Amino acid sequence: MSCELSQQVSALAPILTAWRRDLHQYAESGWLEFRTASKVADTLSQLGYHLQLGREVIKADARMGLPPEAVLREQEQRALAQGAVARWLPAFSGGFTGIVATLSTGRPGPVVGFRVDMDALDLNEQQDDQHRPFRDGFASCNPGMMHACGHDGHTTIGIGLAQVLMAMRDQLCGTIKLIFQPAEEGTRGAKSMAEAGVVDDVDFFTAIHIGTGVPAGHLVCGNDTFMATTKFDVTFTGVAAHAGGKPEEGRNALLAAAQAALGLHSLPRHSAGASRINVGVLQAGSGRNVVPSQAAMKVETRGATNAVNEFIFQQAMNVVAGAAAMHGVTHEVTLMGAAQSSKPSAPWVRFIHRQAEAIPELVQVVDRQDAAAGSEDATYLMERVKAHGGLASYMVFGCDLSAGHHNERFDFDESVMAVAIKTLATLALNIRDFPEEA
Ligand SMILES: O=C(O)C[C@H](NC(=O)Cc1c[nH]c2ccccc12)C(=O)O
Repeated sequence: MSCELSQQVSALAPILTAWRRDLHQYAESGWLEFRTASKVADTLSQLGYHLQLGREVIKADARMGLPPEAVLREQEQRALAQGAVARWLPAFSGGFTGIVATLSTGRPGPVVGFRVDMDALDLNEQQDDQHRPFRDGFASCNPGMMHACGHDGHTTIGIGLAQVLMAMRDQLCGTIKLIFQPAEEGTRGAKSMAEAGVVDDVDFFTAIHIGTGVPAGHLVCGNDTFMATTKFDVTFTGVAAHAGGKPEEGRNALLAAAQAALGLHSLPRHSAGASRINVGVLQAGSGRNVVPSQAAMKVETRGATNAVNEFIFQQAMNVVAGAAAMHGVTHEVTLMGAAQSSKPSAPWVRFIHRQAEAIPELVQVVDRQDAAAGSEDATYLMERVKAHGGLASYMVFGCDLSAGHHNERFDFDESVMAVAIKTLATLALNIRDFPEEA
């Protein structure tokens, strides 16, 4: 690894921490990353990147799980009050919080694309002195929104990478595309960016994640265990009635939802691979002595392959319809998110592996790991890149965590950000060496 790169990244370290903590403190959930995106755009524009924003990089009707209009408006106002850079907000208004920053070197060479995500989780952050972000004053100030999956780190890595690559642009060839994606949680955002065509010209693509149980100093070059997933909301609508006087006139939506929840969790599995189902939210009823006429559930299915997930999802639809029929209520299903399974491209994984071995902080580099994974909508971008003849991967940078992902005590060792920037910058700087001699 070049001495210059090492110096560039070392000089950045304190700035990375400050960036990450600022993003952590003002955590914003999917499609509401107004402050975050405005700050990213402002910084990358000042660095000299060509920016494509909002509707240019997000296909409106391919967005999934968009919050209601009123929430979008209110959260944009809150972002402004919390220091969003006003001049960039119009591009993001209405839930178009995506950015593609391009650096064209003017020299021939491939297009290399890196994707980071920017959204927080729907979770309240732990408020006690055992939790570093609280102790050090950078815990989320936004109720119900917390960076508990490290996307504040991912966004910071994207900004740091942008700085380093711009500083070393004389040594690059081809084109660099930095993709800042909204709404990864709930797998809602990537499809809209894929369908807007943002990776259609990308020859080499990788998305990244930190943590996920991978030990500090370890790198997984081609994570291949992502489960296909479908996220959906169900509403049941019955008839309210006097629970004592005329219960027979009621149609009980609460019982339909409860029946459905139990039925969903007892679905048969599939011999072709792992599957999952989770009813994460169930809300029903309005009062003690009223037959409940309304119920709502938030559900997800997952499968090791697209086919397994599709099987579980179809079974789930039967269960929901059956439960509604049992109680004489109507039901409605709304798709809220989806992701595919996707396999990384072997030659690109090999190249990443070889390049990563030159990074001194990486003590162990592996192509893949056998671990129960979650899901990732970066798989839409990976599949789109591959469909256009490019190569795609998904890298995981191990690091120490204070608690598991999606936990209210989640925090990570910030030194992983510099390691990730060095590794990704090395890929961009050395891409002219692809493919290597064996
Ligand atoms: O389905 C979602 O909402 C996305 C969310 N995604 C993640 O948490 C990312 C993730 C989970 N496990 C791994 C393992 C490696 C990389 C990334 C991940 C999940 O699985 O709940």
